[in-house]
Amino acid sequence: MKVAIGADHGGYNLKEEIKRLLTSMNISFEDFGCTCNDSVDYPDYALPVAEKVAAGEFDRGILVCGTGIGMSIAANKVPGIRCALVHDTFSARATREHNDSNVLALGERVIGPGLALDIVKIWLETEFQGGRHARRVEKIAAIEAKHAGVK
Ligand SMILES: O=C(CO)[C@H](O)[C@H](O)[C@H](O)COP(=O)(O)O
Repeated sequence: MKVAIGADHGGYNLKEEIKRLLTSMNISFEDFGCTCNDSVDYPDYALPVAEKVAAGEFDRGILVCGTGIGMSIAANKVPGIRCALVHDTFSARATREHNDSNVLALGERVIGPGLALDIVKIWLETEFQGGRHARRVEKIAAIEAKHAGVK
């Protein structure tokens, strides 16, 4: 599995911890920034990660900002992205099983690193269940197709 990871200044510290976790799990990743705690704009980091995942260059993406909200809103603008904002382990498992989420958003200012890393691990290790959930994910794609190019 290849993971694209990105953060703004509000998520930089947690991004660095997630990179250490991915290394310990032998999961290959590429860091799309940011590179320090200096103030930046989260859409600039959500976009490359989301585009790389949508293009199939990476299997999954992980985005961190202060709340995870801005990152998830921005990532979900990219066609093909199903970004889930998750702050509990139940949702981490459920969004993989039910939504086949391909990007995870986390808020460093919302939860501590212990829970955040548990969420990342569960999210990476849980498979999509398919079946009735596949039909629903296809309907999300149909909404996307219907509104493609609409301003
Ligand atoms: O986008 C966000 C909120 O939806 C993120 O939490 C950002 O990290 C946050 O807005 C940055 O805020 P700051 O006051 O500029 O540090």
